[in-house]
Amino acid sequence: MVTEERVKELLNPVQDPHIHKSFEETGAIQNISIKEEKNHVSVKIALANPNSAEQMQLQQEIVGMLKKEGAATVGLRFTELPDEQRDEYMNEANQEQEANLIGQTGTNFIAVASGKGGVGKSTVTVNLAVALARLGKKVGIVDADIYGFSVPDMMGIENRPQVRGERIIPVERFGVQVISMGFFVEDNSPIIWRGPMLGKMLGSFFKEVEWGDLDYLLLDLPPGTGDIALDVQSLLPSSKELIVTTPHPTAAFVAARAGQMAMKAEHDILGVVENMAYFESTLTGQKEYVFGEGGGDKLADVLNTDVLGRLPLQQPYDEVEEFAPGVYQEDHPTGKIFLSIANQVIRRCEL
Ligand SMILES: Nc1ncnc2c1ncn2[C@@H]1O[C@H](COP(=O)(O)OP(=O)(O)OP(=O)(O)O)[C@@H](O)[C@H]1O
Repeated sequence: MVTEERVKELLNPVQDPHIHKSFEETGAIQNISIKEEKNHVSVKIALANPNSAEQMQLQQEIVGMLKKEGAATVGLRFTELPDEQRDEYMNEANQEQEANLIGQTGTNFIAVASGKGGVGKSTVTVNLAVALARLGKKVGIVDADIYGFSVPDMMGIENRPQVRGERIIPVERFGVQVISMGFFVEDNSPIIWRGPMLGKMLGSFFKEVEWGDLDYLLLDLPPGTGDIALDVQSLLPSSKELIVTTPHPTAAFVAARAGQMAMKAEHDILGVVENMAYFESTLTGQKEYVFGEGGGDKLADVLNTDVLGRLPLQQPYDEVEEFAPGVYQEDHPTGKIFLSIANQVIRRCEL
């Protein structure tokens, strides 16, 4: 006959699957009752997330354990840990997971997202990273936009990362450490990516890349709100997000979905960047709103955040010898806008 003591002894070391703490630590076992005549054991257990696939698996494991100890039947009832306790554990677990990802704590993860492709997400990622580095921050980029790895080209990177033992050394350019999936794809050949595959690849980027100490790690996300973007977002639970849009209302509407998805993943929204906001005539200095107006403001409203910067539509950058195809020099008007965006990002991250 299994005793209450024995049930406790068996269940105390079991881990809550969402917060990686033992039942003993969380006080998960709330009630044990044993009906001797029927040899029936019932246990009430509090979990961080009781309605999950993990809970089903745990249930089977616990029933198995108790039956092995001699219980004829087992009844389990799951309930939720008190909100405060759960939030505290979840926070700790998130920080641990992220620290494990790149082997350190204190790095701000910033995902750069957009609703549609081609709105300038990679341009913003690259130039924001360079601007943060110009402001003295230690910065890395993960180019995870599997529909087109444009970061290496934009930054004028031609070499490939070195591999030292089991560690990958990122390529440094403009003071930014860069890893792109494109580095590992032959001849830019297309790959059919599926969510779990990308998640795994990204996971190994975080674990196997020698990032050193980073203040900021920027992720160029795949555009859109599909499974893949979702998978990447859930990989970095406390990542913050910057949403890029053009001023066209339709683009802003699609971008709002990306923003809302980020909010669902409980990511803080740092702000909105409106790209291709206007065209400034070099002859008259007059601004023309070629792609409409108001998309950035509308998006910021919906997401309850601010527009951190508006970038002009750029003519080919040929007044000076090309710096890198997509990186603005520090004293270029657009380079200055990126410095201002970077300053706001720093302020918002270091609040
Ligand atoms: N403000 C701008 N003025 C002119 N051209 C721009 C501007 N911003 C971006 N572009 C150009 O538009 C194209 C798409 O930009 P970018 O790759 O940054 O967008 P994206 O949103 O990352 O696209 P994708 O998701 O398809 O990778 C690039 O050729 C880029 O040089």
